[in-house]
Amino acid sequence: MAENIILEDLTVSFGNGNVVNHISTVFQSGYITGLLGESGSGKSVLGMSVIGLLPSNAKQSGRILFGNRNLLALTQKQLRGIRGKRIGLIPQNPADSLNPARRIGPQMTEAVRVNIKKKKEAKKKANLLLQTFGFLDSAPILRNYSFQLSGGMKQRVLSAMGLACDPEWVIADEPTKGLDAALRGQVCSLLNEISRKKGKSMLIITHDLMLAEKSCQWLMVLYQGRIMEEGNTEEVLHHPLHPYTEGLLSAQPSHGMHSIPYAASKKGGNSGCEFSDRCPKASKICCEADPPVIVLNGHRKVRCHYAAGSPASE
Ligand SMILES: Nc1ncnc2c1ncn2[C@@H]1O[C@H](COP(=O)(O)OP(=O)(O)OP(=O)(O)O)[C@@H](O)[C@H]1O
Ligand code: NI
Repeated sequence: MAENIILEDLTVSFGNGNVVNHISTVFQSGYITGLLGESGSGKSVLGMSVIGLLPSNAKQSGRILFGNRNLLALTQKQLRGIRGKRIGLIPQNPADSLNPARRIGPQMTEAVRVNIKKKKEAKKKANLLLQTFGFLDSAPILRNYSFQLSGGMKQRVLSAMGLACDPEWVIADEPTKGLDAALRGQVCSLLNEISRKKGKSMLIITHDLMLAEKSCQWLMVLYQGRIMEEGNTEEVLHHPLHPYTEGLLSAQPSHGMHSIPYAASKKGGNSGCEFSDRCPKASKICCEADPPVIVLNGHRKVRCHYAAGSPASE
């Protein structure tokens, strides 16, 4: 049975300030969870932390539980037994993730052969995977170098590689970035199909609200390394409860692109809500006290003093 990924007080820093700041949450198996948030909010760092791919200067604390193991306590060797095999990655930069000096074929077969040793079978599997990702005739693709492929093709090749070992979990970092509308639609349907037909659990990191709406069942909204709000996709996108989520949604082209105001100065110290200096609703308490996580209807979580009406102390 697929297992949940549970974050307990996960914190990541590169020296100055936490880019993932004391996050505790659960990524539910069997579902597609979306991570939303502005650029720099910590989405990729969170995803790479789960798959054990942060650079060595990253300081991590807390726990990432997967089954009966804490991924943060594993050795690199133990992590290699999980990465790709149980948790696959569809990386953010297709251009940087393929070796430009090698043809696609051997790179693809290598990814598959981690699990399938026989060369002939591995080739068959590579072909099948590429077909799943829309390459009806995979032979010419396998002979190509990455520079001969368009951005969308590279993204699809990497998506196929991410699934090479049939992992039960897939982390996809901006899988639709840089794609035109038609390809974005295609990637969206593919991810849905993989999750539904193959029963895969996924974490999708994205700015693409169309992808979030069409693919994710659950959404988490990140701001400065904290989860400000989480809930069912429909609830979060159509009835946001955190002022930051409201700002993020109204900044979309379809909503007239009203930008969230930038703070004149960064909030100093550790007290108060991270968003208070940009929040149109902020009052004294927001600048002074860390907001509690308020749970609504038994499942929806919001980190805002005003999530359930007025704060207790007012
Ligand atoms: N290797 C690193 N060394 C130092 N700082 C880093 C490193 N990687 C990320 N950061 C910092 O961590 C913060 C979060 O970065 P992250 O890439 O997770 O953002 P993101 O939400 O994924 O943004 P985007 O939507 O642009 O991909 C940023 O301030 C970034 O500068
Ligand atoms: Ni990112």
